This record gives sequence, structure tokens and C-alpha cells, in this order.
Amino acid sequence: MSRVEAGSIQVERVVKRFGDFEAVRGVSFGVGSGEVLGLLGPNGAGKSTLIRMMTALLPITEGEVVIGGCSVRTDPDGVRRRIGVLPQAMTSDTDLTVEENLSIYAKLYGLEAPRRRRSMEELLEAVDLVHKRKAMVRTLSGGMRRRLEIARGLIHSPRVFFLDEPTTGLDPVSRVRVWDLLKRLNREHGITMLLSTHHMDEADALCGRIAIVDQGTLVALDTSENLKRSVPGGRVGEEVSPGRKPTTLDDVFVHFTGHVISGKDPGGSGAGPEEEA
Ligand SMILES: Nc1ncnc2c1ncn2[C@@H]1O[C@H](COP(=O)(O)OP(=O)(O)OP(=O)(O)O)[C@@H](O)[C@H]1O
Repeated sequence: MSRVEAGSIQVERVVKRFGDFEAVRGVSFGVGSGEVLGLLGPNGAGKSTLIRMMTALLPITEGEVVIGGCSVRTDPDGVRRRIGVLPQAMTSDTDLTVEENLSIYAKLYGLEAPRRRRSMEELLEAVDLVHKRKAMVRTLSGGMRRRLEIARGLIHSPRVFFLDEPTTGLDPVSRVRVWDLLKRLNREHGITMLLSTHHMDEADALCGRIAIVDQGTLVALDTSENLKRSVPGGRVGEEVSPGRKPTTLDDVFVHFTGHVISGKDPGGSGAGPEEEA
């Protein structure tokens, strides 16, 4: 299989029904290998349901998802091997060390000892936690813990990484640090990323293209710039005339969904500041 295929995602006419309720209503889109796609939408739009189907956690009612040439319907285990997942909630074990958390996941994925050691070393380096390898997770700052969980999600070298609200709850410094890490992982390793977020600045900072979902339907999919231009009267960058404000992704979001953005907490809550230089 070529590298291009290994990191690609195809979502074809995907439907999810819970009883009579259609939470996802025939969504189709593709993500190219190495692309970073943002998934935006108001609460209840169907983002999590879509991601849970794409990550083989929830059966698809109709349609198909193919990741790296592997069907979620017919080969969910194959999909699980090809993808990494960063859940919204922090799920690392606080009573284990950084290294132990990584090691458990590496073993779960069946990585043999030499590859396990190599992968752990590379990732500890990548997420800048070498100096914390023996630290108990409960002693880490929120930002460090999130970086550990990013490393954990990549322990088996997946070509595709799903991230559910990767920086929610982090303080501003930690958020930017996680953004920088994700950008570097994408740039240097070509990892395809699909991330859901409630933060327009995050989508703008990280995502090559942005998909907006509302009431189970894909209502827009394009680059941030093109989305801004597509809003009536939308102006970006140098096109902005003096005295006029540029169109923001917030404006785009309101235009396509009729909702104002929820969950705007770039100041974070409760995760504590970074404890390191
Ligand atoms: N297991 C379930 N049974 C019934 N309805 C469900 C189930 N899971 C989700 N839903 C419904 O499907 C719709 C989409 O929910 P989903 O969690 O995917 O939205 P979301 O876009 O991720 O929202 P949020 O941003 O709040 O996380 C909602 O109306 C939700 O109540």
C-alpha cells in the first residue's frame, strides 16, 4: 500500500440512526494523506457520533468509512490498527508514571520490546517529556498530561490521528504548545489529523480545511480563507477595506449554523498552568 493511501480517509453517505432519530444524515467527504481537517459544529450537531463511527467505536447504520484503504464496516480491527485516538477526556492513569502509561498502550498494540522502546523514546522526545519519564502522571500539569496522551495515541505509529477537542480545558500557554506539537507531527511525519473543536482560533491555527456540521449534515467544507470569502460580504486579509473588520471564522460559523460559538474557554479551567520553562 502506498503512503498516500495509508493516510487517507473517505466518508461516503454515512448515516447514523438511534431508533427513529437520525443523528448523522448522509455525510460524505474525503481527507487526503497528511491533511489536517477540523470538524466544527454546535452542540449536538453529530461530530462525536461521526468520529465514533470513523474510529470503529460505533456501528454505521448506512454508508461507509474507509481509512487507509481499510473499511470500518468489514475490518474494524484493521482500522483500529491504522488510527490513533485522542479522546476528549484525559484518560491517562494518574497512578502510573509517564513511561508506564506509554508502555501499557504499546503492549496493548502488541509492539515487540525493541519497537516498543524505540517508539517510546522517539515520542517522549517529540512531546518533550523525556525529563518527566519517571514522574507520576498525577504530578504533571494539564498541558504535560495532554502531551503524554498525544504520545500515547501515536505509540503504534498510526498514519491517521483523530483528536476530540485536543486543548479544551488547557491554559493559553499549554494550548499553543499543543498546537505547535501537532503542527510539527503533521509536518515532519505527515500524519493525517481529523480534529473536532469548539475553538475557532484552534481551527484557524491548525486546520488546512474545515468541515462544518449542523443537525447531522455537512453544511460547509473548505479552507478557512475560502469559508470566510463565501460568507456574504466576507472579506479576508488585504482585501479588507480601511475601517472594516475582516470576516472571522466566528462569522462563518454563525452564517452556516445560525449558532453563536459555544465552549469558548481559551483561558482554560482547572488544568493549571505549565510548570516548566
Ligand atoms: N447513544 C445515543 N442515543 C441516542 N441519541 C444519541 C446517542 N448519541 C448521540 N445522540 C444524539 O445524537 C445527536 C448528535 O450528538 P453528538 O454527541 O454526536 O453531537 P456533537 O456534535 O458531538 O455535540 P457536542 O459538541 O455537544 O459534543 C444529539 O442529538 C445526541 O443527543
